[in-house]
Amino acid sequence: MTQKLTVAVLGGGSFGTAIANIIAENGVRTFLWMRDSASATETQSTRENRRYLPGQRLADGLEVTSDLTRAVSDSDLVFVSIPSHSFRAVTRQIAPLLRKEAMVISTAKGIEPEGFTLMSQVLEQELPDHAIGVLSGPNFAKEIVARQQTGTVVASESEALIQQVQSCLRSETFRVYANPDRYGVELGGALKNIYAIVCGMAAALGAGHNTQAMLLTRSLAEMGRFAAAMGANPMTFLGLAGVGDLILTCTSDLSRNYRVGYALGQGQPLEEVIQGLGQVAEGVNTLRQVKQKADELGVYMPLVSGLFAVLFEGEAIADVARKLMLGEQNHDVEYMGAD
Ligand SMILES: NC(=O)C1=CN([C@@H]2O[C@H](COP(=O)(O)OP(=O)(O)OC[C@H]3O[C@@H](n4cnc5c(N)ncnc54)[C@H](OP(=O)(O)O)[C@@H]3O)[C@@H](O)[C@H]2O)C=CC1
Ligand SMILES: O=C(CO)COP(=O)(O)O
Repeated sequence: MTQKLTVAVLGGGSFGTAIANIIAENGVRTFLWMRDSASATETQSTRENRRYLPGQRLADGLEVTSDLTRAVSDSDLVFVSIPSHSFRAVTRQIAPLLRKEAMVISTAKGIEPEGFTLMSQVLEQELPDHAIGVLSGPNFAKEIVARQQTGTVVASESEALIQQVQSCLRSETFRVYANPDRYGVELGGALKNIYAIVCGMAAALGAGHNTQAMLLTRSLAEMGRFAAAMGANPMTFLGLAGVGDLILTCTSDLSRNYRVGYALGQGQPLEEVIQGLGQVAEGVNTLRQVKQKADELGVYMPLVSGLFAVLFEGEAIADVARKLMLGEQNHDVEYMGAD
């Protein structure tokens, strides 16, 4: 634990709040930035993020503010916990406010459409003089604040960043592993959201354990093939930020992406499901980006193609399920488990 650090977490949604709370509980001076001043004032005074993490008392030392300059100008580490659709805009806002030595870490699990850009690549582009990293793993915010034992991964080329992140986050209930493969760790966190939608949909349709196991394994195989085609290390996908996060989000209705899939499987239209969620489910946009990239690269991704056909081309789930079982026989060689 480090007493001297100052840390800012940007984004007062469920994950930003959970991460900021761990760091503050560790005795580190911590700011949580929310864009909305009424929410920041309410959270600061009630010590509860009523919208995103109701019922959880936040650490006394956590300062919640809507003043971005106050949050970042003294901070050694800045975690950006903003969904991918607004991640670049917030990064641009902080660029002139950061200390020269500040290190910046993304916790977002999404992909920007322009150029298939992952969030730490956005950081690289917008903050070229700063060390950057990624935090990703099987990490439901609700369980983190409930002090369930949790493992995560920090990935960066900067050893100093890895050490600082580990020292401010690690606790009896939060273990932080290091991985030098930033791209692989980040890609795994983004891709698994697609498969959480697939698995939620299958669950709504009554999938049994055999089906769930097959879907999970086929998901991992697809992720590995895509990773290899993108130049990432498929072995990273066998760790917490790959298969770990895949298992978590594909098997639990705490996952927003899984819940989106479940509601779709019950026959609700996509727009209605997204509106009703009230929080971000990155998998829907990630699906668009990955489908396009897989087509460009010629990567065989039947689950991605099938989900895309259901969500955006009006194909019936039953027809897609049939194709998934009968299609493309010459791909039915086991590769990383199955395809
Ligand atoms: N929740 C989880 O368990 C985990 C989430 N993640 C990832 O973390 C990222 C954030 O997710 P999460 O916290 O769950 O999302 P939520 O939907 O819970 O919260 C999103 C937060 O981002 C804020 N926000 C949205 N747009 C802007 C903007 N333009 N400027 C400033 N703030 C903005 C929202 O503010 P407002 O309330 O004012 O709209 C809200 O505080 C996602 O990429 C997600 O995949 C990663 C691991 C676990
Ligand atoms: O990434 C997550 C847990 O690791 C959260 O998943 P959802 O965004 O689907 O809720």
